[in-house]
Amino acid sequence: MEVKSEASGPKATRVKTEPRVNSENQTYKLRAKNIDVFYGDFQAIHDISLDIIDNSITAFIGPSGCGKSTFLRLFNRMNDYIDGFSMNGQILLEGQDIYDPSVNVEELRKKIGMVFQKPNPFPKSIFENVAYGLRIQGIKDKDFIEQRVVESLKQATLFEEVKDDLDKQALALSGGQQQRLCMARTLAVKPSVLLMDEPTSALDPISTAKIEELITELKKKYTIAIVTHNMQQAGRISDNTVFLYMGKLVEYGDTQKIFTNPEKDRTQNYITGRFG
Ligand SMILES: Nc1ncnc2c1ncn2[C@@H]1O[C@H](COP(=O)(O)OP(=O)(O)OP(=O)(O)O)[C@@H](O)[C@H]1O
Repeated sequence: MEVKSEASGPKATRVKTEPRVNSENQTYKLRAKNIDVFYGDFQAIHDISLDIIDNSITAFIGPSGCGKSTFLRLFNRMNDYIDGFSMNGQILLEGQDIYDPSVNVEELRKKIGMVFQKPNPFPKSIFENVAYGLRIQGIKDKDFIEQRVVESLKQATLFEEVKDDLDKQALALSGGQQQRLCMARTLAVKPSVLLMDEPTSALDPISTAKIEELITELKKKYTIAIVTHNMQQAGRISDNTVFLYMGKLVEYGDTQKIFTNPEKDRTQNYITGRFG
């Protein structure tokens, strides 16, 4: 899969591709290289480089304001909408620079889906919420849409709960169900990366457990990056953890190692709750 240029056809330019395998023979899905982010004069991210491995869950942790959401939003160019945003460095998806001028941002966002902190279904039926992304792509085939809606609801482990109510208003669902609906809506356009910005912080413990189970299951097919304030959650579901502090990368590595034997005192102090 590749990020296509906005133009298609013989004249379309292709973004240069880099090798994607590291020294441990792991394939990385995303690479961030020497990233600085600014909001106006304020520098929110300082020279961060990191790789995200295919079919893994990477958790971003750190105190409020350390830059977790800013960093996550770089991966699907959501910061582009923010006044005063600028950046240095490169973000590569499958070896291709997603900030290259030839990249079609709409196409990119089909590949890199995002789920937000607060469930944000549209004021439409359950069915239409999941079908939305397909409809805006101009897909008209009813059978195809129906099949994709059912498949996505099943993947998001919501189908059994709503299968007799697909015409019901999505806003009538519980918060936890709405969040799984938002996941189904994201999955319906077949992304390969899922970004999640505190997806369970507005949910009760039972809904949280369901979403965590779902995220762990989705890892088989997707590469997942999740921002969380919940240390236990990061420990439970992630393979790798990124610890940020004041816009800088303090430590990045295997979650078990970060949580049991981190390299840096600052990481130790944070995960044991000595500051936050
Ligand atoms: N739109 C914006 N305009 C100006 N500054 C911003 C903007 N968004 C974030 N910032 C600043 O950038 C820094 C990083 O913010 P960011 O929201 O990425 O941190 P965070 O770690 O996700 O925080 P939280 O855990 O509280 O959500 C903060 O100092 C914040 O005030």
